[in-house]
Amino acid sequence: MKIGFIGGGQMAQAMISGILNTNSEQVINIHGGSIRTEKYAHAHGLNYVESNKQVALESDVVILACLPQHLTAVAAEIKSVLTTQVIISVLGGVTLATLSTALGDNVAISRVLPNTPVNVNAGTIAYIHNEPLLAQSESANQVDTLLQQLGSSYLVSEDQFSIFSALAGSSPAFIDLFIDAMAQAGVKYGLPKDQAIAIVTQTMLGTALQVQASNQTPRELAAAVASPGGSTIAGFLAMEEYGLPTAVVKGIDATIAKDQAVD
Ligand SMILES: NC(=O)C1=CN([C@@H]2O[C@H](COP(=O)(O)OP(=O)(O)OC[C@H]3O[C@@H](n4cnc5c(N)ncnc54)[C@H](OP(=O)(O)O)[C@@H]3O)[C@@H](O)[C@H]2O)C=CC1
Ligand SMILES: O=C(O)[C@@H]1CCC=N1
Repeated sequence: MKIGFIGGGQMAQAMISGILNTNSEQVINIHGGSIRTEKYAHAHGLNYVESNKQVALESDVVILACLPQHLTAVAAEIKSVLTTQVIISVLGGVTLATLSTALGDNVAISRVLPNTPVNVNAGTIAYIHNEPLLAQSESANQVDTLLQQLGSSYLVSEDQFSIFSALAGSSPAFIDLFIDAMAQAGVKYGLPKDQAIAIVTQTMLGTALQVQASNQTPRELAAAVASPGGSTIAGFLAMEEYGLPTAVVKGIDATIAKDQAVD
């Protein structure tokens, strides 16, 4: 299967890492908006081609990884050469209906919302295929297999994409913010920053595995950490008093509102 990327930014690079981790021989065609993508392609042994149209012509699966505001221009470039190619769009907030209008009603399209951990094949990925893609079961299976290589994929109805995008697509940024804040506290009390980050990150991995393996809720697991009269409950209540849970929900509200304003 020949894979092409339109756009070579953060998400394209994360997906390309994940794809090459699985199959280092995979040929990847790519074009971008500027010299940046060309330099990235050459540095990583990708096949940089002269135009988005050329990506579409030379690929079986074309991954739209530019920004939503580039869709109209990119669609105008590639529409005339779309025949049997499958389009995977990772454009945040852009619906299948908008993609079909831009690219053609009969084009096979999968709307996908990955997150940056796809670069270590640990992504959390939403997807939904349009009718033309569902009608080609072999192509749909190829897309499913590609996504499974990149992490855990979930078939999600389009009305749930915004909440999925906030909880999985954007949340690596929020989780990084939390890791950094914890590590800053470590620095405040004398730890080197890299050591503090390593401690917090390992704890986060362990806690996530524990939540996955347990039939207790996160609240119940937290209660098990907070010994009566101990240090944890003091810190826990201070975090609640300073608004951590409310801040998180407000952050998700803002993320969803912005995503829903895209299309
Ligand atoms: N970052 C993330 O975690 C996630 C991103 N997404 C989606 O991925 C898409 C890309 O986001 P992200 O990678 O963060 O953004 P970036 O700004 O990092 O990447 C955007 C890319 O678009 C390219 N581009 C600009 N104009 C054109 C054009 N006319 N033709 C082809 N390529 C063009 C740019 O090329 P150049 O650099 O050469 O100028 C750049 O590589 C967005 O639609 C976003 O919603 C979805 C889920 C998560
Ligand atoms: O910030 C964005 O718009 C994209 C969508 C989800 C994550 N990044």
